[in-house]
Amino acid sequence: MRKKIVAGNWKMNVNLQQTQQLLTDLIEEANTYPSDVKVIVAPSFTNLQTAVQQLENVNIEVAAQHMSEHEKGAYTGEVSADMLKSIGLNYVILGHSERRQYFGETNAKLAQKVSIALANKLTVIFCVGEELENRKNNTHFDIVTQQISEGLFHLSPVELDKIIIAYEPVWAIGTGETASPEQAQEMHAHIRNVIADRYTIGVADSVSILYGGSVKPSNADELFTKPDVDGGLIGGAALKADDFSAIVNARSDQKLQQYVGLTFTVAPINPVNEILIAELSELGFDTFVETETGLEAYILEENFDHTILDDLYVFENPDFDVSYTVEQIAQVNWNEEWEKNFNPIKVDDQCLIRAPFHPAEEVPYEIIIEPKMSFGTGHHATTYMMLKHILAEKWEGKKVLDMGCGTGVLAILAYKKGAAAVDAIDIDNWCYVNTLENIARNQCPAISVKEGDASLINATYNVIIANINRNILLQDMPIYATHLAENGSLFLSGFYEEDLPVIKEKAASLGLTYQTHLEKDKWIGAKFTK
Ligand SMILES: O=C[C@H](O)COP(=O)(O)O
Repeated sequence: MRKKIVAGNWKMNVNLQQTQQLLTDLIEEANTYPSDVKVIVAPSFTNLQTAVQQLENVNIEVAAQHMSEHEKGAYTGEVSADMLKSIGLNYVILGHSERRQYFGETNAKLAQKVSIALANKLTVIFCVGEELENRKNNTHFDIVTQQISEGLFHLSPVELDKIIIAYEPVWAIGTGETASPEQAQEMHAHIRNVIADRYTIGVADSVSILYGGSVKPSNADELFTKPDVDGGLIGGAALKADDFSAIVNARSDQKLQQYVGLTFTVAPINPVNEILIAELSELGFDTFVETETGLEAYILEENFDHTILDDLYVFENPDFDVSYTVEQIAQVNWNEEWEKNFNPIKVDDQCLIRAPFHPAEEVPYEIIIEPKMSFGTGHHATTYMMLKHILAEKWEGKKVLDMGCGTGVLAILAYKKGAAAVDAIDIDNWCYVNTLENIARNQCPAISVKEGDASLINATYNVIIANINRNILLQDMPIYATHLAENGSLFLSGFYEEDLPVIKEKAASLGLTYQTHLEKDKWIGAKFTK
């Protein structure tokens, strides 16, 4: 998942006492760090455990500067991924140019290290970068392409999500000479294109790419405002707590997007709020906060124009009273916003959906998600009903499709209840990326995720779940019917009770038998069989 990251690589510069002092200085400043910036420091091997202990409960993570490509054995002087993990590390830097240059680390060896790191649940900061000679003879893009493809392209998209890339032009490391923001942006965009060609645009877009090479407080702002620069890997300036903290804080509020906020006053709240959320979601609004008088809804400024609201059903229905005001929103930290507004949800005392920062509870099925702006958290009636349907069914050995997967919670619950294999599809890139992240977080390796529409369906399923909306369901039900196995079940949601007859009629015309439905806040979750 793409994050803003500032990492300090202390290289072979500080002994134990200096490490402790530097950590003490950083801890003093850590409360000024923006909550949406991940901060990492990489001391030497001998000081890692001290750092882990000293930084317990501090918003700074610890990384190792390298590790062995071997699991274990007679490799005197080497340190394994398991050893790093065993002292509480979650990050390792691999492929730093100094390791490549002085210790013979090749792309092939690095590919092995990457796999072993990931197998041990270490997130990798993977360094790439060209030498001056390459830039002079214009082979810098080829060199970086080769480093990325040979070092990383054996990974699955989900595995790639655990990689942070650091672009460090060798000629800029420790030399005082920085790549210009334009040169950094150009290479970062190139790296994203290379990843998009091998995987998808969505995968490429979700990788954090850091710039390294003589970053200092005076140039960090400008470098970090470039759209494909997600932060920095800092060497020399990371050895001074003030400089490093200034670089971390240079990230603050840099790239938060400009939003327009609409405040709706509605009556009656129920069902207008639900209908409004569904209609606004289709128009591109991506964040909602329910209030006592109605709803606050947010949309990227570039997607907003007053006329998009003209045809909303909530304005046409004479039983509804809806008005709204519009305001430009100052830059907002959306991650903090959703964290404030996202509460855990429990379904039938069986399934708990919570964020990582909520306390755990003893329930048969616990799903941990970071929904950010994705639809399908369980708060909406349609997702809630689908969760209830899934809890009531037997899933052992079944092949399942979750169409319009949102955050991926339905796919994850089906998998946790014993489904043999689950495919999840969503047309929205944000949902696709968020589902990838959530399935990794919930350790559901047999779920595969694709970005696109129903035309991607090319297998036969015992169960198809589609929590979308009336029109898309009516359009795609023939495809679902074709790809549903005999005796298979189709669960549909995302439509109102008045739409149930037309959905039933369509299902009957496709040879599907209506079985039952749930109803919540005028929304329906229905089951059909073939
Ligand atoms: O790992 C960090 C880089 O090698 C950058 O080092 P530097 O900031 O001293 O140029």
